[in-house]
Amino acid sequence: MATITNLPTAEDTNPTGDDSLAAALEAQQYLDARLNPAPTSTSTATATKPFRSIPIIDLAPSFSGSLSDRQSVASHIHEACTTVGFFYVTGHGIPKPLCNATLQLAERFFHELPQASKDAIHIRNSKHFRGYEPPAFTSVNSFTTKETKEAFNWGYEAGLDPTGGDGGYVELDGSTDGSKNQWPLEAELPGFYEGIAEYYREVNKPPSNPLQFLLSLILQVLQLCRHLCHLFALSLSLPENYFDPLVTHPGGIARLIRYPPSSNPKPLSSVTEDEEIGLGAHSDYECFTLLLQDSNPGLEILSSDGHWISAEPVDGGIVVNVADFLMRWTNDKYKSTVHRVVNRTAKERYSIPLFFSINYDDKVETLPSCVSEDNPSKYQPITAGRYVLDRLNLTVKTGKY
Ligand SMILES: O=C(O)CCC(=O)C(=O)O
Ligand SMILES: [Fe+2]
Repeated sequence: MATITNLPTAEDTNPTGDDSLAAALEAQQYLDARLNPAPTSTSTATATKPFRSIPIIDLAPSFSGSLSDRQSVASHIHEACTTVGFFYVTGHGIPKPLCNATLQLAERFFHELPQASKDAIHIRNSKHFRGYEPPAFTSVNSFTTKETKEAFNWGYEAGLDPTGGDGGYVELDGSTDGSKNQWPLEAELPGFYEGIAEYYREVNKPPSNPLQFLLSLILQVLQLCRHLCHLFALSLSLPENYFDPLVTHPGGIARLIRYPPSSNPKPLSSVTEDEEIGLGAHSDYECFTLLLQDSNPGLEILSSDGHWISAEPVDGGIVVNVADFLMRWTNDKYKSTVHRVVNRTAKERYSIPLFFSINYDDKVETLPSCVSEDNPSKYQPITAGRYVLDRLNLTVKTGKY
């Protein structure tokens, strides 16, 4: 049972006027319905065809000047989002050595930074869930299980955005005085911040091999997210630039996560529920998530017939999953699929999700093309940041900071 006390009320915390807290609680109900489907239920939560594998989509043709090439990739995305809600992308333009170097930063953060320095940047110092969170401090599933993961979280910074942003960044709670990340001290973890920055924006380094530089497409993570927004728009038969005005100072929390080795390694099939859960079952909150994972499996996604499917690491692949905003925009056509992490191996596991949101001050409202007289909108409009904050508040025992 939930042990959350002191839940925020809409009046005391929400200046946006919409009922994002009700929407956040609705998401908890969606999760419960997915985890405990009624035997005769015909709701959209259970009506999808079961799946056993996760599609791999090569993004390379989506960088073509030809609209039909881009549309062809978008149609694969449409198929994946209406069936599984997860896919891997290859040919995405982020160089593999950069992905590996970013994953190594996660290992460095957890191994090299002294505990006292981690505690100095504890997320309890932050109103926006930025900084270090120790194991079992948060729970995505109402503290029904103790989560073994530990994490370091940060949010959007204009300085990390290759476009520089539009100067209008608005925080989760609507405040406009800048993003308040808590970074480790440079002296204690030299090169850490610059390493993260490389994942976000090009660094003025001469390419080691100029010919290769000219021949290959090189993207960083935020540019890839904006590119995916074009493809999601095309996949929904919207103008390609439909989401552009909504991602000029986008919300985007990213985190380094460490899952400790299992004390009793065993395969997926023989493990009972809620044993050594790294990260409890949940859906993600924003538009979509991009996930780097190391070579250790652990991510599991829930098929509509109750089977957990392992999202095994794919060489050079980045996991993409639909999150709640896309489900709300599309009136449930795209699935915000429930997933969890269980490290069933004797090795540590590291992952780096980036939860890509639209500008936190913009609203998510069901797309007109996804409603009809027979299929009215299931969702009220919500302000992006407020919804994410309300969902985050539900992950701490106090209900809020
Ligand atoms: O660590 C992973 O593989 C997934 C993490 C995740 O689902 C999340 O942080 O929301
Ligand atoms: Fe997730």
